[in-house]
Amino acid sequence: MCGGGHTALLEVKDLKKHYYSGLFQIKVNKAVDGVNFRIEKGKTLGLVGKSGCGKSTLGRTVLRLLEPTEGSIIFDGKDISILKGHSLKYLGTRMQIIFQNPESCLNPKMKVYDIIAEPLRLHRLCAKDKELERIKELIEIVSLNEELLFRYPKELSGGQLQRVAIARILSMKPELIVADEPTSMLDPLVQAQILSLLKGLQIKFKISFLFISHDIKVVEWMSDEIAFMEKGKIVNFKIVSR
Ligand SMILES: Nc1ncnc2c1ncn2[C@@H]1O[C@H](COP(=O)(O)OP(=O)(O)OP(=O)(O)O)[C@@H](O)[C@H]1O
Repeated sequence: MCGGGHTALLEVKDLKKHYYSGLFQIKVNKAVDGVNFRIEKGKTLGLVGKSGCGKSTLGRTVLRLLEPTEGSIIFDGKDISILKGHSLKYLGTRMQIIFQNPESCLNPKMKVYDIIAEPLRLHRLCAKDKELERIKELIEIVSLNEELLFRYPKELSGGQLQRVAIARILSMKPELIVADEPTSMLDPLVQAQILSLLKGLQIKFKISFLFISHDIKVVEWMSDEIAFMEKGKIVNFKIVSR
């Protein structure tokens, strides 16, 4: 996948994200320091490396949740590293992130129904009279019972919350998902169920993944190719054979 041939959905070239701190911002932490990779449509690139090597920073910079310091991010043939304002909002539906802790992105004051409906309303993705039908479809795709729609996040288990977070982002029909340690807070059985769900969704909707984890076994199971990261750089790539 990093070699070329097919057109990539995402191509990252010499990407850098440096954090500046201290008096006059002279201290620099080169969290991402010249990274190159590509991900084809419907494929998964796994990203592994020790804590603090820059995985999350890389994932967030690719999605433009963080401002890149240098380099380009080509998504579907377009350099998105320079986009601003409205164009970024549109991009926000095509690229999504799943976090380690779903609670951090689910509003505790909202019922599950509204959590999933919010992006539909915000981006006007569904007519009002079709909303209920679409939400029921989404909750079924993530294998949750419809009765959970009228509960609050605190009434759900960790695995159920992650499924709600997944249903919420699926409402936007993403083409690329950055999954940042999406199952590392879950017990092994639930972890396996969520990973299977993600794989199934990938096949069904041809979604590409940047799958971040410190757990090489999980990454091997999920990925077509693995990138090994150390101190802000990708030091090796490995194709996963099946
Ligand atoms: N908002 C920030 N401001 C300044 N420095 C940051 C910020 N976020 C991360 N860093 C630093 O950037 C480096 C990379 O951190 P990052 O969280 O990207 O690594 P990681 O590989 O995802 O680690 P983990 O597996 O523990 O999440 C670390 O030195 C970290 O302290």
